[in-house]
Amino acid sequence: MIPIDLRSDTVTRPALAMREAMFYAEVGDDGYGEDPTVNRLEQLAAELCGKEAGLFVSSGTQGNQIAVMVHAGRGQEVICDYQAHMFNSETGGISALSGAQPCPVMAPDGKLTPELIEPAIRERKMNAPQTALITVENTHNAAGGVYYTPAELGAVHALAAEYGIPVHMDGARVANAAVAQGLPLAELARHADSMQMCLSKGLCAPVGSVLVGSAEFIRQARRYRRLLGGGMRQAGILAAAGIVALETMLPRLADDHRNAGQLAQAIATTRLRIDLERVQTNIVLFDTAPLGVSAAEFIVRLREHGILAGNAYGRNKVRMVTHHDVSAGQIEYTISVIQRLAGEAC
Ligand SMILES: Cc1ncc(COP(=O)(O)O)c(CN[C@H](C(=O)O)[C@H](C)O)c1O
Repeated sequence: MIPIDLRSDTVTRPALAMREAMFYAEVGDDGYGEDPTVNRLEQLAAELCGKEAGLFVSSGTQGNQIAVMVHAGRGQEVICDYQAHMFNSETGGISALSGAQPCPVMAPDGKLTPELIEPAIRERKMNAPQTALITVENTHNAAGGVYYTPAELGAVHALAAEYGIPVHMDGARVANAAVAQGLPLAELARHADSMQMCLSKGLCAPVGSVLVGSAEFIRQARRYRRLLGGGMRQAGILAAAGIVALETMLPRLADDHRNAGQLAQAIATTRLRIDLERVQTNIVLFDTAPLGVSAAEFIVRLREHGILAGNAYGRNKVRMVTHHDVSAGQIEYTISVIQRLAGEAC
């Protein structure tokens, strides 16, 4: 039996239309800027996000870390929230690649606000690191997929502008944030100087992200991608799937959000602990402590029933992520299993 894989939306397989587009993709040498499909993807992403230019990158991590390399360097600091993916799950890239240091800020629901950021902005003193970048994560993974509204982003961007500091958005799931709010991508991207957007998560492309920003930012980002060995050749074969993702796969994210909401509502009827207000998109986090079992134990029991879930955020926290390859019927089955396991646990 093929398991119901709720570990992450990174497991999505390319849609048939993507495979067809990949097969017929017109290609060239992207090293010379001559791959027409890569160029079209980068232009499409920039247009959708209301930015001057875009760069096709191999992953969300590569996009985020290239942005840091452009914005920040040695003796400088990158403000992020303490649960940020860029701080916790990118292999120490801020320090390792840019020589900058992260400045993690305690943000209870993962979302930074001007009140939380301003005290972390360094005074310009000879012996102090210089704040070079402020990052926001939208939606926020470890906080359970919560999104920033345009007003919340605008407040952060306005404060950053007062200090002349750029804002980078880790928009791995910005498409989810936009669809959940019924907004165009540009309405969120406008409050960031640079943004990385994953094509390979809920949007189902097999590989990659797009980094968007000013023409000058992307010119520098392209150089750092090459420095990292990220220059590609006939990458139009991969970019073709990204074009299909951007052109066709955003509206259906609402299905994932509906499935996540149904799952969360059902979990709330059990003894498992869940914060329903945080279930705003396709991520469902719940706590197994009330059952007296660890997340790891609960995940083993789920696996015995053909369901895969994730455990990356503490001893008792289970993460489930809905996506294109999990149907409503599979969600109903998952609910029945969770209710049974929660009922059985001592
Ligand atoms: C907010 C955010 N920003 C960046 C990334 C990195 O994207 P990739 O490097 O995996 O393409 C991720 C991936 N997140 C993955 C997941 O959620 O399963 C794993 C944890 O890395 C992310 O959640």
